[in-house]
Amino acid sequence: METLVRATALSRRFGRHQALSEVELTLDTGQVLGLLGPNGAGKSTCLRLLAGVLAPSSGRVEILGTDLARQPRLAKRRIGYLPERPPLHPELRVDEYLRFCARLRGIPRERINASLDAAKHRCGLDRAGRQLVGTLSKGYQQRLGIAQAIIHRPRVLILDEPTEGLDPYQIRALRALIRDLAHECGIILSSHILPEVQAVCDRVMILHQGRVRYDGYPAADHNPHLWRIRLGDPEQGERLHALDSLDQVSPLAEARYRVVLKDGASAADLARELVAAGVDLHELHAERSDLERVFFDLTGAEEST
Ligand SMILES: Nc1ncnc2c1ncn2[C@@H]1O[C@H](COP(=O)(O)OP(=O)(O)OP(=O)(O)O)[C@@H](O)[C@H]1O
Repeated sequence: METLVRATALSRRFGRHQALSEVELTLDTGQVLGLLGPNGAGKSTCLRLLAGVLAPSSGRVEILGTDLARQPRLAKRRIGYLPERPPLHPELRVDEYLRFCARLRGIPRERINASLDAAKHRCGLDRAGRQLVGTLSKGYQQRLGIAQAIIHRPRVLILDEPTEGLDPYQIRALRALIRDLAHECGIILSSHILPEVQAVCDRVMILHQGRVRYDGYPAADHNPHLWRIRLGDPEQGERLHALDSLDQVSPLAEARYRVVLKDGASAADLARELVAAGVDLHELHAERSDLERVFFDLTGAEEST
């Protein structure tokens, strides 16, 4: 696997405000990395540093081994960037706008038409070429923002809140596009919505107050043995200790228990045993992953248990 992006001790201050502190980050080929965090966490700042549109106060970024500060032109050729507010020109037609972007990117004149067609095709804009940018729906404007970011076929695609403001259908379409683009480039995207990054990313970093608080693989950190139970009657909690399917029982507040299944036991076995034991079961659900716990702790949305 090839390392596309490597950020080392990346920090940025604005005056006295430390927006980003000592961030370490790598992105490998085929990966979709999600930067997750509440408003003001430092996501956009981090993405701007990685895209080379903002200089770090300290630390460095390498794009396929090229130092972004020392050889910015070479490094930036490999990067496509969709900022939080895409620089679209409403008075231009889609083709005019993309042609303009292609020229800015230094694509040779004879390759511009082919680059335009390829980017439009990837983003489902084949038939939108003559439409005025200002008349596109928000979802199509976002597709156009991505089309301008991939027009020069970058190896690294950086997307700042790509699904922000879209309706659920547009979000679904954009997620499919992002997954599809991941066959060709590594992708880093930001979001402040947990299910969003869970749906589309295979690796997640949580930023909070400019620092990395979690860096992991959401699919891998879910422990299938860990379950959460809520009983109707707290007096019945003792009966849990006698169940064959359970290895450990940890009481939480308000008749809630965190339980660990024995190897080989399933949640269905546990449910059957609970019913057979005459327990008044109100809830049985998979325990949150580390990712979910860190996120809910940071955003204050975790239940009181
Ligand atoms: N150009 C700037 N000048 C001064 N402060 C800035 C500047 N850009 C960002 N900040 C501050 O740095 C911090 C991080 O901002 P950033 O935009 O990176 O957060 P974010 O996680 O992207 O938030 P959001 O989800 O709201 O976009 C915030 O406190 C913000 O006010």
